[in-house]
Amino acid sequence: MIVLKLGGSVITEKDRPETLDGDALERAADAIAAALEAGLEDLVIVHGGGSFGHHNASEHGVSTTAGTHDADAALAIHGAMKTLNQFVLRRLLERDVQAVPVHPFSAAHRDRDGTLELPTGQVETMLDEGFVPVLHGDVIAHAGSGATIVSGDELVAELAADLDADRIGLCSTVPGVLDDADAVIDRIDDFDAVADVLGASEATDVTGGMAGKVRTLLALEAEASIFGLEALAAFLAGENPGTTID
Ligand SMILES: Nc1ncnc2c1ncn2[C@@H]1O[C@H](COP(=O)(O)OP(=O)(O)OP(=O)(O)O)[C@@H](O)[C@H]1O
Ligand SMILES: C=C(C)CCOP(=O)(O)O
Repeated sequence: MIVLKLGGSVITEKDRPETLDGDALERAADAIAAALEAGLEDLVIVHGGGSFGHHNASEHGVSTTAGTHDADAALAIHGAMKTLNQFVLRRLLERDVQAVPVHPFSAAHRDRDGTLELPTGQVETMLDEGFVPVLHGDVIAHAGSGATIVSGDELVAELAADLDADRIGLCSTVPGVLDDADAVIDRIDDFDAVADVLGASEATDVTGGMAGKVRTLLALEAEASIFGLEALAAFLAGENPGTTID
């Protein structure tokens, strides 16, 4: 089973609020449809926010730890993410990918200590029935804090652990994690060894950019790859492009 994240920075123009990168999304959908056509089974897709969600979250002062009790704020963030989710589903459905949505706001929550609780029975059943579940970063209820953001990266980690994923892929706007000379780092197995080169996102981002990604992936059992859109087809075909995190 593969858990694939389509980074918001890939499928949107991250520095222009609520602007899709239609060409990039089409290329990603082409690669996914081709891989399924070629025999790939059991694919779970998660997408990030990019210019949808992060701007709304930032405007309302909401992050993974700072919450809101204002339903209008929560719905502005959730609404933006659902709009992006509709674009992603549409592009996949147009290519006969049996994509169906899972909206974390209605499914997941955080405990008082911030731990993410995400039931996955619906995702498993969707997979068993031949669907391709498509989740997304979202706003979720958080005990004691109202509602906070859950990043696509956190959902990937939770799904991969719960569903015992064989492979994890994060398709981002960079060809991998870059070192201080902008060369792709082949393998990362220790956060401290690369902490100096790991930054936040260049655009508005409330969930931690590359540093957050690497930290989350290092905590997982399965190996994960971070790569660019040009390498998505290769990843889905079984290669390990970009940076491997284990
Ligand atoms: N060492 C690094 N190597 C590569 N990218 C880095 C590094 N440090 C910081 N970054 C930034 O991290 C960004 C990728 O993280 P970001 O969270 O924006 O990706 P994403 O998951 O594709 O998008 P989203 O969070 O919207 O879903 C890159 O675009 C770059 O600006
Ligand atoms: C900001 C929101 C709502 C989603 C964040 O998900 P990410 O882009 O995967 O970090």
